Amino acid sequence: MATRIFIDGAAGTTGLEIRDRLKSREEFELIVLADAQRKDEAARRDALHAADIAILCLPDDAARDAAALAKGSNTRIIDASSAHRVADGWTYGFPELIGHEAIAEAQFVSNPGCYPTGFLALIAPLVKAAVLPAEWPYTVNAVSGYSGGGNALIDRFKADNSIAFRAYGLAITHKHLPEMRKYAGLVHEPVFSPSVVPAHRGMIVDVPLPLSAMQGATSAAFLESALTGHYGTDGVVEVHAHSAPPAEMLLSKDAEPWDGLNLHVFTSEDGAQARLIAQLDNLGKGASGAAIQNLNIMCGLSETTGLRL
Ligand SMILES: NC(=O)C1=CN([C@@H]2O[C@H](COP(=O)(O)OP(=O)(O)OC[C@H]3O[C@@H](n4cnc5c(N)ncnc54)[C@H](OP(=O)(O)O)[C@@H]3O)[C@@H](O)[C@H]2O)C=CC1
Ligand SMILES: CC(=O)N[C@@H](CCC(=O)OP(=O)(O)O)C(=O)O
Repeated sequence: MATRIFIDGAAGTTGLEIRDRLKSREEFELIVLADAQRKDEAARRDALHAADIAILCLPDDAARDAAALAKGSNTRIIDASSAHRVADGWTYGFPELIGHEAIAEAQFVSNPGCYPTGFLALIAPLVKAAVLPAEWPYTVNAVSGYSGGGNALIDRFKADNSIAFRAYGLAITHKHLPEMRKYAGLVHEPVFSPSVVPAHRGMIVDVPLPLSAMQGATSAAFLESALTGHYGTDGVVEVHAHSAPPAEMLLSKDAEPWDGLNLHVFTSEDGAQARLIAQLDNLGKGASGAAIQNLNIMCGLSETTGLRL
């Protein structure tokens, strides 16, 4: 029998991509609300209770409401929002860091944020292996395509082509900081500089490391081997070392959807400094691809079925 899936928020940026990708999967039967009902509480409650698995592609408050509406059912939930990422009772849906079994058995799975996906993939295994110190105040410089801000930011960038670069998070706060600290096992939240460029999708997350000044950091040579040792030939995450680094890394304005995650290790010749850089699709491994990977794992399917790698 097909697994019944309800995507709450199926008309949004993330929800639409997931719906399009599940439509052709015969393991799944989609419960779809008519447009007039998609914000109707009673209709959503019925759909949440009728589903085997609900995927929440909603703003945080609406995701909390959806989780409350699902109470009393056995429905398993994958939440794409940041409402439950550090909440008790929720499993952080990052299989490469948390382990596949925890997700396979979980009732409530919270998808990682797009920026934290890049940051945590780079830093969490290195801190866990004591290659990098937990006490260091890390910095994260990141750039995202405008689809990262959902329909509102897509509309804004489409309406105003004068924007060349948008720095934000200038109050030195961001909803992704708690999950970055928690799942990297850090003492301090990182200093985070997010930004947006006029590209639809794509993301670069850059973590500079002044290794020679970092008490407790081991040699630059261990960065790549520790990451490779952690991910192996994972299939989704690929580690790239560069003895001769490329001159540049580019985001394309009209990149194809992609569910992979590439990690790059760049070190200075004397080993005193390094930059760890993650490249991903904010709507792929950063959102819909991660939701589908978690859905596959929760259903006992191959985790990469239906992923665009
Ligand atoms: N875009 C991205 O790259 C990523 C997004 N996420 C997260 O995924 C979630 C969805 O984001 P995204 O798809 O970008 O956002 P969008 O704004 O594009 O979509 C959100 C959808 O939710 C609908 N909605 C809002 N309130 C309710 C409600 N009470 N009941 C039912 N539907 C509602 C909206 O409808 P309407 O427009 O009519 O209000 C809209 O269709 C967010 O929490 C976001 O943080 C996570 C990782 C990456
Ligand atoms: C460009 C942009 O605005 N990005 C969003 C993050 C998008 C996202 O990933 O939302 P989650 O928190 O659910 O992961 C932001 O910085 O708030």
